Amino acid sequence: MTAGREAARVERAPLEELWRRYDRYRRRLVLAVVLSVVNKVADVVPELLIGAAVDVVVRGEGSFVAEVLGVESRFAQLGWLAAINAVVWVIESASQYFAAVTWRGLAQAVEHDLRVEAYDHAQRLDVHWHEGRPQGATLATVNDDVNQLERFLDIGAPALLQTALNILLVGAVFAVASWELLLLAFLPIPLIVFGSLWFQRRLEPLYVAVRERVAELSSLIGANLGGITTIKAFTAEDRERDRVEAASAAYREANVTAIASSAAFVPLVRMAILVGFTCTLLFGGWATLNGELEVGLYSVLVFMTQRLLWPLTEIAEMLDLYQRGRASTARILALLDEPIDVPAGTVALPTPVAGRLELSGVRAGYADGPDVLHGIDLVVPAGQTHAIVGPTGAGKSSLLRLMLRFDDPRAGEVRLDGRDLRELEWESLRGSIGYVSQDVFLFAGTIAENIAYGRPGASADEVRRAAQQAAADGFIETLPLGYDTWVGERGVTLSGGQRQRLALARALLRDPAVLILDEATSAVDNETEAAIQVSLQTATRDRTAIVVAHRLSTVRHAHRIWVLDAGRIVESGTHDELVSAGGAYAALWNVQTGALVVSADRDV
Ligand SMILES: Nc1ncnc2c1ncn2[C@@H]1O[C@H](COP(=O)(O)OP(=O)(O)OP(=O)(O)O)[C@@H](O)[C@H]1O
Repeated sequence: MTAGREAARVERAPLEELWRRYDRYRRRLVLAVVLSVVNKVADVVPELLIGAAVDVVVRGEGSFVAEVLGVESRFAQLGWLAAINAVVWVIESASQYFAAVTWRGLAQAVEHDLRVEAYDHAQRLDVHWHEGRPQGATLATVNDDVNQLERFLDIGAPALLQTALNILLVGAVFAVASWELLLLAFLPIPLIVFGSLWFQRRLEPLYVAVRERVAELSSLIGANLGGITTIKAFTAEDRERDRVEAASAAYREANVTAIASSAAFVPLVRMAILVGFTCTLLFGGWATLNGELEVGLYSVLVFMTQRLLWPLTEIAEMLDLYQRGRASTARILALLDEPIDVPAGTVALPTPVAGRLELSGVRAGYADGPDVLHGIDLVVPAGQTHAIVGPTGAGKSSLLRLMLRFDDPRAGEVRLDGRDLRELEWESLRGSIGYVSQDVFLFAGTIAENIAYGRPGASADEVRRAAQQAAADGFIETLPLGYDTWVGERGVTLSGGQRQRLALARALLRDPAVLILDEATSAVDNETEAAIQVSLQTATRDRTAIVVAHRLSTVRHAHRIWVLDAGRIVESGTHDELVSAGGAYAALWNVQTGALVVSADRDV
């Protein structure tokens, strides 16, 4: 089946698709349905028994119970009814318990499995997929949509099933009693169901508006809290308060409009119920007075009309849950169906990986945009340290992304130890690389845990040694809890330079064949940088290192420096060669060492 047809099917019938894909849930679902059926049948029986009891009192020896059980005494008949009632009651209670546990268990299991599956798929999707979609949207699918489906399975599905069973069982009782009454009592049902559907369609856009307003409000508050320092620095608190107030008022208005309409629903349904109830009461009563209907049956029917119609007041809510569950399932399945454009290869590199990197004829760009790298040829022999320098926007980070295979090139090849990266397993490729990105991310946890992230299970000594190599040991020791200091979700308690050093320690602890550093020391002071340089010289002695840096003093000892400008390599060589060549690099060097007055429009 083509991807397009598959997507259309998911869109059309998402719950069926869920049923088709996740057969591991099927047995539990069938069990839950069976338990609900048993429960509903047991639930209806006591009312039939009341009718039978009335029949016993009115007709005595000629009663239905006397006929079936062959017991003459009214007292004994009532005793039998009481005993049957007790047994049914126990069955009803037990089946209710097991049905609830089974439905909830099923809902929880589906929720858990789908959440983990959706998260796992999302994290395996390509970097550019994540970049092209708001993070909030993925979060909403993995979190809210999965919860929504759980709510439908937990509440909506059993309620819909019970209502349907109710109609069937009560219908059967009415059908036995009188066809005329069946028609009269059921008269409001189509009215209520179609009325609910109409109502729901009317409410849908109002609820959409509510959801939009609440999304706007929470994203505004989220963004503001994230940018709290900017708000304070620009004394924009009052302005932001007004913006939040306006967004909150819009949410309130949307809610008020939706509530005004939705609150009218139940009273309207009550009126429809009144019609059915009055018909049974009146026509059933007349038929009984005329001797056409037994008194016992009449009392059963009056009870039954109530039982039949009242649950229908909730039908709009159930349909709403159903529709939300369907829509959420469609979104979850669509996420699970998102194709991975940069799939793992199958080849494992022979170990130890030497670390020779080679780019030939590489062209690359983002999405539908123009090329940002135009035919790059570059070789980094194993064990050497090479630098990539150039003005901002030249394509340095884009080049590193290709080496990590966050993206594939549009043309040409990137090779590690002679193998095209597209052929390699992730473990062979990314497992051989230690990467420090421009934007350091620290996980909520201790410093030791953050350093050990790349090699869980590393010993405390190994963590400390990596920290020493990254010149991080000194500042860590000054913290009150040392390596056990908790760093916030985004490492907020640490300075930029401290975070960079932790990220460097994390990369070094992996002991990778290739070390890729993207502006890894841009946020540290000169003294710390000198300390890191000394450690790095030892740390990179036996491995390949690729260093991107604006500060040229960082890279002057590299075996080779590649100068990139506007997506092209314009020159390469050692620091001394490039300085004496007097080209672009020499110009940058002169600016940075103060040998030349900086030109304002040349950002280095
Ligand atoms: N994720 C992305 N999506 C789309 N375009 C991108 C993306 N990342 C970079 N670009 C574009 O690619 C070009 C090269 O950017 P890149 O980040 O590789 O430059 P750089 O040399 O690393 O710059 P800097 O020194 O400022 O980090 C720029 O024009 C940039 O706008």
